[in-house]
Amino acid sequence: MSDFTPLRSVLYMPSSNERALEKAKSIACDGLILDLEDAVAPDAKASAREAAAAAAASGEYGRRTVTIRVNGIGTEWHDDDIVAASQAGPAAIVVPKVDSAEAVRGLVAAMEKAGAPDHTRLWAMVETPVAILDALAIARSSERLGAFVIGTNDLVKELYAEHVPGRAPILPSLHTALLAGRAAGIAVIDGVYNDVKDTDGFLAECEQGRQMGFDGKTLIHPGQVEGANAAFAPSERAVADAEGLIAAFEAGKGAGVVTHDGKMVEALHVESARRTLAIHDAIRALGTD
Ligand SMILES: CC(C)(COP(=O)(O)OP(=O)(O)OC[C@H]1O[C@@H](n2cnc3c(N)ncnc32)[C@H](O)[C@@H]1OP(=O)(O)O)[C@@H](O)C(=O)NCCC(=O)NCCSC(=O)C[C@H](O)C(=O)O
Ligand SMILES: [Mg+2]
Repeated sequence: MSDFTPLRSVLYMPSSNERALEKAKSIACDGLILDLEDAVAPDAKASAREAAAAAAASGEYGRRTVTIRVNGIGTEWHDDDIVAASQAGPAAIVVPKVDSAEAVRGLVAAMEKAGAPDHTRLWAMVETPVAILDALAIARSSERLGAFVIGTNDLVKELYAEHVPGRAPILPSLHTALLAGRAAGIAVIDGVYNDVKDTDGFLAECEQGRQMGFDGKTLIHPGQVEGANAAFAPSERAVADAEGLIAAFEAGKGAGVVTHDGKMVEALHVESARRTLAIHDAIRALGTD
């Protein structure tokens, strides 16, 4: 777990918004998605592309994982976006509406042709019914694929579903994407919460996302960062429990099973506890810039 990169809070921002790009340098999010797609109007696409590439190449975002979301495959902006983003060398290029393993391989080839450095990963947005149904093949399609990013707005739209508290209409899709991502060993980042003023609803959705197993949540407003950072970090209690559990197992001196706090502990629980501590250490190492 030593190379674990926290992705608790991944903030979208329109790359056409200079003020937001500047402000992001001091927002305590783990990651940024400099958006060229939905949040940018057609007549601002070219200037937003330049601004995103300059921001990603600037090195001014400190420890934050900086990514660029390009316009979708087949749009008039996509090819130029891929070239500019590849040359800027962000941590990842986020591609919306990726629907197949073949699409991933085509994207990776285009990134490499444009000179993307090795550290630039591809993050595939999973936000259509066909992507959910093909999630495992997509997740396993390339070594360059670093994450699934769930697009819950597009998913709800495509399913003719509704946004409701608890997200029952899209839970099967979320679980399928998580299963595929975990099977392939990539990160899986939850979708956005649209109502920036509804703190209780947002925190409930963060809690649900963490319980389901997501690495973190995509966000649309700086006011959502603190809640996501807290929700996707191991709590003090979880850290103490993990330490106690490991100590109890080690005190068992080779017994396959012991108890801690009245609960059964086996080697697999120790593995989970070690993961919790590694995440905790990685978050602590970030500092608070
Ligand atoms: C949602 C917003 C349009 C709200 O904007 P606004 O009313 O301006 O918010 P505030 O006045 O509260 O802003 C306060 C200050 O914070 C800055 N700000 C706001 N949002 C961001 C941001 N995302 N990143 C950085 N900084 C931000 C404002 O500039 C204010 O700063 P200051 O003036 O100095 O005080 C707006 O938040 C917004 O545009 N959010 C991002 C929208 C976006 O990127 N949407 C696309 C991604 S979501 C999506 O498509 C997911 C997926 O594809 C799916 O299908 O689900
Ligand atoms: Mg979308």
